[in-house]
Amino acid sequence: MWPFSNAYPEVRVSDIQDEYDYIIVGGGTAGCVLANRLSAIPRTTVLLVERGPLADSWASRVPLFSSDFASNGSRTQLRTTEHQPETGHSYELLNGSALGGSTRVNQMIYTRGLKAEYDMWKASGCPGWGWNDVKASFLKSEKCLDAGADSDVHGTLGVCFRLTLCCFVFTKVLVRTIDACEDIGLPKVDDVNSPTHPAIGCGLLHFTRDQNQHRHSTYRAFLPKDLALSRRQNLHIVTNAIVEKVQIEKHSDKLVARGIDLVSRSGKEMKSVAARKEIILCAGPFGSPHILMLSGVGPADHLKEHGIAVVKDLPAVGSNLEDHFGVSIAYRVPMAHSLVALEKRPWIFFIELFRYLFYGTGMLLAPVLQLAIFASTLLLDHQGLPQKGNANVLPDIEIMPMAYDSGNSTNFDKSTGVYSFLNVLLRPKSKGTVRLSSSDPNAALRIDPRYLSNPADWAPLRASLRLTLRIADGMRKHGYALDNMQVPQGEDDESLDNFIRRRNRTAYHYSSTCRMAPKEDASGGGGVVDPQLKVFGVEGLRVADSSVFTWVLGAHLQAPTVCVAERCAEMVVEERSMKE
Ligand SMILES: Cc1cc2nc3c(=O)[nH]c(=O)nc-3n(C[C@H](O)[C@H](O)[C@H](O)COP(=O)(O)OP(=O)(O)OC[C@H]3O[C@@H](n4cnc5c(N)ncnc54)[C@H](O)[C@@H]3O)c2cc1C
Repeated sequence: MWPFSNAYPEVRVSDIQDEYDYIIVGGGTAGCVLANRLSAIPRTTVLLVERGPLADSWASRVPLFSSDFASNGSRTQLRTTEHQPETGHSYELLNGSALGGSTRVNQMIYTRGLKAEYDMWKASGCPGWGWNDVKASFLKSEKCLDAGADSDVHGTLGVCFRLTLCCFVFTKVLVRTIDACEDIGLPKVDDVNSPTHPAIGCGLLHFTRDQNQHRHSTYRAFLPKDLALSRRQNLHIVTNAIVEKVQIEKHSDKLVARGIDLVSRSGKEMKSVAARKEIILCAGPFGSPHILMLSGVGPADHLKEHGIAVVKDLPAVGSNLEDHFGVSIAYRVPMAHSLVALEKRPWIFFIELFRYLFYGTGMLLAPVLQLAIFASTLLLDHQGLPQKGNANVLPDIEIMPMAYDSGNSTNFDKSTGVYSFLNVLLRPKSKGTVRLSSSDPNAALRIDPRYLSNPADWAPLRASLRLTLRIADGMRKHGYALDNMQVPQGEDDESLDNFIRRRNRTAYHYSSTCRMAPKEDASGGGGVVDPQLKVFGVEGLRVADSSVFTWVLGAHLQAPTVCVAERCAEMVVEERSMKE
């Protein structure tokens, strides 16, 4: 007990050893999982390097305080893209920069994606990534806290990721939303994570919160203090240190990743560290391609433009950036039905603080999004109403009803409560790029998502907006008063397109910048990693994070990212046992 308890065992740059078996770059969502799994291998040393701090305060565990829009920015990094031609403005792309990465600031929603989506990855040339291959990896890391959870669907014994179904906050408006969905043929689904659930419908979401209703980031789940202390001899965790490049050596006709160069965030300490076995990049969808390019692995012309010696020409590094793009329709609702109340009525904040502290309920659980509506726009008529059709068709939109304005600004009129529907494109055809602006590792990246650049992305968004308007009609029919706040002027294509250009944002689901695909895959200029997550042409180097998704899944990405890390750990262990 304080003051006698041990602090979290962080290692300073000056104390890093010269050599480890495995070096994990980026202690984010995936990095924490891998550090846990690899350091469990007997007689194995692991170095985990994270750019951000530990930052483990009480507030960082309270779901609402730590969520993106309420965080003070110390744990998140803002990145502004170039102006997007289709919308005329730039975007702030947030991500977490602390041990646990984006799971320290995200909305904690846990969705795995559909069985069919993994089977499609596999069919595209990625053996080992079909649903039957990945299912066990999902279950392994889950400990579902819900009473009576189906153990065939959810892991209930896993020691790591705590999972719980949301408990309703703002009940009235959510129940009316579900009623309206059911009326028009979007059934309520009991568990959107069950592989047998209908792909189309609406359902409550699971969240990664622990039994104390604290945010359960991958840092808390996979590298809690007790575990980090018990493995301090063989697992060295370094925070506030930036990996600048991977040293890759040429041996006759082979390229081999030998080690990394890192520098402390203060810039005062530098270190080169060697890897006896492997280096695994887990620096996320921006960090991993950044490090590869600085190391001479990437599109040759682009590297030469910045004076970087080309070690391996891999055009797909930093290409194929995909993201879930969203358009928000907003309504005015009573103040008590919205999170706006916390900002405008200070006494409500204190009541909610009390509820959270003593009962573990209420608005501090961050009930921004509790319900998801999945639909296929192929099955919507011209008014946006669902029609009966092929039951196997996959949803291409997710409508996210939120107790806040999900538009592109926090600076909206807060004189009443706000309830909005973020219409998110789950299978975007537009692809962007992550490129260097300079060979200086500290220089900002040029991130260009090219939102809506593919004309095929407009029709599903228009259909989704029409569906949202029908859901709102239905809620009114059920007696729930929704006053228009930000709605399209009309339902013709032109009015909807104007609205799409004006009220849009990212859903923060960036992926595929180091995609796993066959090397010569025609679409997207080939892959960066093979199905074993190994970088093509460079031995001893893997990437395991959300950047390797073959394409962005129609899901929230933290659970699939944890699954990628679990699979990577399994592959490393398996390969090692074959060699020994
Ligand atoms: C605001 C927000 C809300 C979200 N909400 C949800 C949600 O509710 N549910 C959901 O499923 N998904 C959500 N997501 C998406 C999801 O959290 C991410 O897709 C996922 O966590 C990404 O994991 P990752 O391991 O790829 O990257 P990250 O978790 O971002 O980890 C990358 C880590 O690498 C570190 N790093 C980068 N470069 C370097 C370097 N050079 N040297 C050392 N370290 C480095 C970073 O600091 C970071 O900690 C959200 C994302 C955001 C940003």
